[in-house]
Amino acid sequence: MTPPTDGQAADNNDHLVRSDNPDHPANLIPSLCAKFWKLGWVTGTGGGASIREDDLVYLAPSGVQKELMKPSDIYVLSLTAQAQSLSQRQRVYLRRPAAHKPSQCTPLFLAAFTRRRAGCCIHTHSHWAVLVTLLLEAQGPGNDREFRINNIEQIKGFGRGFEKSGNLGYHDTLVIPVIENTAHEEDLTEFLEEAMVKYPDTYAVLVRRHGVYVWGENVHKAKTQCESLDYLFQLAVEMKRLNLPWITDIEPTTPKKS
Ligand SMILES: CSC[C@@H](O)[C@@H](O)C(=O)COP(=O)(O)O
Ligand SMILES: [Zn+2]
Repeated sequence: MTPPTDGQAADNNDHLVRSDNPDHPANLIPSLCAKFWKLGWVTGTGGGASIREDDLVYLAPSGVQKELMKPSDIYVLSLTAQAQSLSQRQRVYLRRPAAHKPSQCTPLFLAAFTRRRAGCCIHTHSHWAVLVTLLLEAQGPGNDREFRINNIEQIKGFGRGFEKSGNLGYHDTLVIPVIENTAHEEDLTEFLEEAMVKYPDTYAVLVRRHGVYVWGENVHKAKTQCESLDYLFQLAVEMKRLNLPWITDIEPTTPKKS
């Protein structure tokens, strides 16, 4: 075992990842990633998920088979300790597993937790997400920065936005910003944060030729929004193949009074 560094207890705070509760974040991250692997979201070590419970953030290691992770592989970070740290680039972990590095997605997950008070953030390399960014790219500069779709029932699976109650309606337009990929994952952070400022109500950001980051106020919302989005991305790819538009002009119908 590696010797403890600053902020770590001598026992590496192993109690933070030991629980019989399947909903404990240290159990949930591995079980969610095993499910996501079956959907093709986190294959070949790409993608992942992170959970925040109050001040504590639970993170996966980097470069591991995400579907085979164990609770003992999980990192734990305190947001307060991180905020108080003199160096924002250096992470202060309460627990770090031996023989691993933390996920390269860590600063992006932290952006969702600190800027949107998210409780969970999921990163997928879904083919459908990547294909949507390629279809947008093919539309040329100026038309490639947003994915927009309306008049599809599954849009109702999304919250209205940050600190807003209720979900989008059938006739609302779902807008997901697209940022360009970078050679190093951490360099995506400033572009993801920029997108959060420009689109304050978004729960997701597409990364061109890479995948998507999706968050929610809790695990349930992050997971169902990620599922709804993947459904819509797949539908959009098939619609494009059939030459069907993503945006349509359908007037809301009012039920007839008897
Ligand atoms: C297949 S490598 C993918 C990584 O570069 C990154 O994009 C990713 O999604 C996972 O990074 P990781 O550090 O393994 O959690
Ligand atoms: Zn990735």
